[in-house]
Amino acid sequence: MRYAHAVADVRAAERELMARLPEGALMQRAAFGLATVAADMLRDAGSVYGSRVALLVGVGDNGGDALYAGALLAGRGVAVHALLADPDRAHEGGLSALRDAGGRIVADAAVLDQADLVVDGLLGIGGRGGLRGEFARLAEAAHESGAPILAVDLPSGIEADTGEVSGPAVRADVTVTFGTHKPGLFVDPGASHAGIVEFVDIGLEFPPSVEPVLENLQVQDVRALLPAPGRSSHKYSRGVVGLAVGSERYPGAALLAVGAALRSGVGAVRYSGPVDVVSSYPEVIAGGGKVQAWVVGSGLGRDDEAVRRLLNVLATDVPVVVDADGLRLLPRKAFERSAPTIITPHAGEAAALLDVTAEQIEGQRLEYVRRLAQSYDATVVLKGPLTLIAGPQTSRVRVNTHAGPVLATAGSGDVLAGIIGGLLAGGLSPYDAASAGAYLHGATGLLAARSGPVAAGDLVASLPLAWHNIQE
Ligand SMILES: NC(=O)C1=CN([C@@H]2O[C@H](COP(=O)(O)OP(=O)(O)OC[C@H]3O[C@@H](n4cnc5c(N)ncnc54)[C@H](OP(=O)(O)O)[C@@H]3O)[C@@H](O)[C@H]2O)[C@@H](O)CC1
Ligand SMILES: [K+]
Repeated sequence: MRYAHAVADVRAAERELMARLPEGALMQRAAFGLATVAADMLRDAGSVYGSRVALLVGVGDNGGDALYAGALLAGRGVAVHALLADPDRAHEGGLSALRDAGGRIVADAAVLDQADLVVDGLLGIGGRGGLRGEFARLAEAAHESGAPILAVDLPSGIEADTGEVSGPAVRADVTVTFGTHKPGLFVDPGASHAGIVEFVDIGLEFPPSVEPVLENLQVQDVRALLPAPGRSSHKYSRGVVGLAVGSERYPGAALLAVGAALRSGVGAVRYSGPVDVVSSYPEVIAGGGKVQAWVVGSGLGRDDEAVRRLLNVLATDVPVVVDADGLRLLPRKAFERSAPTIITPHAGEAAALLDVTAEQIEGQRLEYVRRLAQSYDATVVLKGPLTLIAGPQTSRVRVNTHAGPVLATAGSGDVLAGIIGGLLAGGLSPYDAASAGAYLHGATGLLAARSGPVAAGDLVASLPLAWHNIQE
């Protein structure tokens, strides 16, 4: 598992560690990690010795990290030039270290045009709001130079705790983050400014009483969650999932969701609805009956019949996944259910559920995924390039980073709903089913994309191998 911690908790952990170390040791660790990544980038692009690096330096310790890393690079034969956002307030120790190593402090931003790499040390966890004044001008000049940008701790101008971006911000190719991930590196739009995130361990420790803001499941976490059939398993003990999805108008949603559910580790799949799924999937049991979880909504349409099918499912006492049209029809009072509910909105559906705009959701994803979980007393899967998962009983949010743009294809959501429903029926908690489901769905997309452009049916076809790869 990877974790992201709140800035206040990072500060506390930093104080605790600093008290046990010689002065400046923590910044040296950070600068060494930063210089190592910078040197790797320079080497990949040609060579370290003889290359040119420009530092953008703010007024806090983020700029200090950049200056000390610049000194280390200068010691390896790199021509290092530092541009200071406010020369009177730049980190003094860092400035002397850079000068002593042969680096130069310059005022002319033209050095950016010759740079092989720009290091963004304008703002770190002390930043508030978008970049202002000279900070914004330096960032803009760096973007215009076209040189690759390496951000220190986080791209300057993004909110570390939320990923919100309220003004000018650096768009980095790589970000080196220290001690723990910052939530803003995992949540869009901030995350989309970070590029590839490299983690440098500087020895920060968090006591068990400190809750991370975000959890990011790794393959071993998902492996531990996926149900594995034992010797004594039979089809009912492995779980039966029911699907009330698809309609005469949208039969494809039923085929995709059922296809995915059949490959989600369950013992059996029941289908309730007007679509002939049995011709394609003879394994399916047509009609209702006892199930351990329901999926409802995908391709349901929005007519009276759709409402009836939705309410029937919500009236059951088993966990339910509500997707797509089901979300558009969702009455809030239906959430006085005795069993858990999972909802799987994209930003537009989330906006309708909360009566706000999709832009508001996209701008404050962490805030709104939590608000949805509270308002609807449900586990929420807020879909997007970085899907967020929130539960009604936990303040920790999970984020899925194991995915790619191929998932943005028609029918992809039907597949996700089928997978999550299957995992729920297999006995996972709603929070685990939603997060492992998002990972598995992402894994099918990444796998299918190896063979070229991907349709949602390819996601279904790739599920068994994606599952197998996770269990290897
Ligand atoms: N914690 C750790 O474990 C370690 C931390 N380390 C490093 O320290 C970094 C944090 O350093 P930090 O606290 O000095 O804050 P930092 O972000 O450099 O500067 C903040 C200052 O900038 C200003 N300012 C704010 N917003 C602005 C805006 N929008 N536009 C323009 N200016 C703005 C504001 O000054 P103001 O002008 O408002 O007085 C504020 O005081 C951290 O990210 C990491 O890199 C590592 O070295 C070792 C381990
Ligand atoms: K930065």
